[in-house]
Amino acid sequence: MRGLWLGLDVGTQSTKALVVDGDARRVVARASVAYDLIAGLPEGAAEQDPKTWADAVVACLRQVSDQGVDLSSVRGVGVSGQQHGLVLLDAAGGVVRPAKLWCDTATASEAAVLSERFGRAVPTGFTASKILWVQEHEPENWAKTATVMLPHDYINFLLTGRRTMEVGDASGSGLFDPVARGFNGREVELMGGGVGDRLPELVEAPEPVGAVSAAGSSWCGLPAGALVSAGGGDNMMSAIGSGATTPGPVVLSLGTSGTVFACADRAVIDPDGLIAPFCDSTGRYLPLLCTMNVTGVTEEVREAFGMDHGALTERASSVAAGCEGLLWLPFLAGERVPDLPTASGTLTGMRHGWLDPAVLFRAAIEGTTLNLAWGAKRMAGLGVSIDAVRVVGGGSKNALWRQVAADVFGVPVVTLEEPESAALGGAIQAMWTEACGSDVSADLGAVGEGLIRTGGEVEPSASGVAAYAGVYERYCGALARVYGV
Ligand SMILES: Nc1ncnc2c1ncn2[C@@H]1O[C@H](COP(=O)(O)OP(=O)(O)O)[C@@H](O)[C@H]1O
Ligand SMILES: O=C(CO)[C@@H](O)[C@H](O)COP(=O)(O)O
Repeated sequence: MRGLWLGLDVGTQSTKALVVDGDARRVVARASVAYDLIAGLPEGAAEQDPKTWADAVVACLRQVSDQGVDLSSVRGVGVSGQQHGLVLLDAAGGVVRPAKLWCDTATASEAAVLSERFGRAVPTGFTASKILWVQEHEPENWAKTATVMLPHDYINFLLTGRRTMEVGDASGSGLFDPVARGFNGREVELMGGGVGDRLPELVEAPEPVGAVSAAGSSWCGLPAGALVSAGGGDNMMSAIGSGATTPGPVVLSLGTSGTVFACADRAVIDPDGLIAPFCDSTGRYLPLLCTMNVTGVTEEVREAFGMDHGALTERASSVAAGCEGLLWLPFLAGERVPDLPTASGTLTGMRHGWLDPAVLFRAAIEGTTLNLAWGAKRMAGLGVSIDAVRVVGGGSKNALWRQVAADVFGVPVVTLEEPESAALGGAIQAMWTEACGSDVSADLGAVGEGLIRTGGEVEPSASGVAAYAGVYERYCGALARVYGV
């Protein structure tokens, strides 16, 4: 496919950009800009100003331009974003208040109220609980709100001027019927407060959101008229960029959140709501497990001891599997799976000498991975079996973590040559959208051909699998003892 294609991924800790040359079928430039959550908020609240994301997008585009990319040659863009965040826009297109993020647990009681009202589990992270929170705590802000959006839809709005929600990301709103691929009218009505009037039009790839407007062009430097695809939540876009767009491959993402997901031909519904019944961003479905505590836990250790990943990992590699009994139940930010939104973490089995960075770093890697394995067992019970995983996200760059994952899950862990799978997914979705403009049956797999390549494979080791089988039993025991799970 001719020309340059841009993928953007607006994550929790950073925004990343990739530029793909469609003729040469390779990534020709990349950029990233890091940021934090707003500091000093009450316990459980997790917020960012959407302007932080918008500024990061502009800064990323400046970086790729400095690498020699002529932005005026970009033919299309696909945007990926952290899921569930509540972005409120007023009638003039201004942001009403900072976005409440996927990891905001200050809305746990609103989620419980909605679960009762809807007669089904509404997880704390999902957008609906944040809407109810604003209605109750900040009625003046709710009154100013004309449109409810999600993070990636907000970037699409800045690019095109259109207020939309893309189906895959909207399936994490908590107000969605995944089977019908539309908002759940009954639940929207039950929410009250005029939510239905504030939900924007749905779009579904390969339908594009539109084209970069004159205002969008002067905001970010992309050419007016460039195609803007529907985009999607970061996990949906990561599924595209890691080749999980037909049933089979399972992806493990080690980022701020930890996720395990796979493409499915039908909606997969967990009666307890622990495994999310998402739609993907290609017309299929994406059953997904999400835990809230992954690299935030390893980073806690790294920052406390002021060490870099390389040094910490080298030292942690010589600590025995299972940390000689030290177990970290890693719920520093509360947790979604298991359903413990207001929990805090627990270290058990502490001995003399173990306030050591290497032991704590390894315990953080093990605890976060064991918790993902706990959730993955539920997924298997719903029919999503795991024979191997493709690993992506920041933590996937860590060789020790990949081996621990292989041993805990007991399956091969496969890396991808391009670990920024969500940004790559954005560029591929944009190319596919363009291709579908002239041929509605254009094949997504063919569009991604040559761009999605697997790299190395880590096999589970017999000794590691045996060691972690015992550690997993202890983990489940501690979950039951400390948290009643
Ligand atoms: N080698 C490594 N070992 C462990 N963690 C790493 C390594 N490299 C990056 N990370 C962590 O990965 C995280 C970023 O992952 P990413 O998937 O980009 O997150 P998000 O999309 O949530 O912003 C950061 O916390 C970073 O410190
Ligand atoms: O809430 C979920 C999935 O349901 C998270 O996976 C968010 O989408 C945040 O992603 P990262 O910033 O960790 O990539």
